[in-house]
Amino acid sequence: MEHIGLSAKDLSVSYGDRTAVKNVSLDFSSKQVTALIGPSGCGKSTFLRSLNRMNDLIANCKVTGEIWIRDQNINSPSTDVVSLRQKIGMVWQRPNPFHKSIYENIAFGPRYHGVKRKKELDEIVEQSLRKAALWEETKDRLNNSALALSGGQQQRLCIARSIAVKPDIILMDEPASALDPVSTSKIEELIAELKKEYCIVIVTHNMHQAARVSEKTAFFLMGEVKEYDFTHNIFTNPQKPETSDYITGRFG
Ligand SMILES: Nc1ncnc2c1ncn2[C@@H]1O[C@H](COP(=O)(O)OP(=O)(O)OP(=O)(O)O)[C@@H](O)[C@H]1O
Repeated sequence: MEHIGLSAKDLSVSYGDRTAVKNVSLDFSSKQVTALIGPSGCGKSTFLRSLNRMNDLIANCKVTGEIWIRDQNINSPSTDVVSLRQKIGMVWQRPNPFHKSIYENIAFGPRYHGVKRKKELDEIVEQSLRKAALWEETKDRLNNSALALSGGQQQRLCIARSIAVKPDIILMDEPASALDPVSTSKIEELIAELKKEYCIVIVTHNMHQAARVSEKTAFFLMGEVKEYDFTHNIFTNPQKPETSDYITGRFG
């Protein structure tokens, strides 16, 4: 049975008087990958950022509607956004490791959330790097700067960093678009592993990637969800002409 990890209901987002996302309702299942696709500027990233309240940081940005994780509407003003972002991690388009060692990049979050014992931190660092398929490449240089890693390794480090605080949901905004094909395929393999444990929502411009990594796909157009279905159906039997035009490359 599908278990819903995260649910958006009538979510709308505007920047000043300009609406970027209009009344979007989507359910995201646990242990599944959902891809958000659509042409540039259709609101995918804006929607994704709303899911862990990152739009709070943007002046003039107003979010209405509900976002449910279990029995909590995270869009309510009483939500503690720090613990929310522990539960809902974010991986950005460009890897953004802290200017610290590999070890400290991973230990930072758990330490912030109260883990003090060195042994426990060591375990979290190792487990997180293992889950992000980066342990073998880094175990002998944990104290080296994270900035000395390659772009692909840095992105896996950022994924390890989000895993370290034990999230339920991982949001990814074009996580492989700045990477070469080999690093991209490592990230895709990693996503396939991570979905066994987490609910993953990924924005991608790469239709092949959406088809490869996701179970469900939502097609966004001008701030609205035009179609949401199993990825296989979206790519082989889309119900809306706009979806068909987009996936066949007629626009976007
Ligand atoms: N910080 C911001 N301030 C004002 N307007 C914004 C901001 N971020 C996005 N927008 C506007 O909101 C609309 C949706 O942008 P968004 O980045 O969410 O789309 P997108 O589908 O993710 O695009 P892309 O695929 O190019 O990344 C666009 O018109 C964009 O110009």
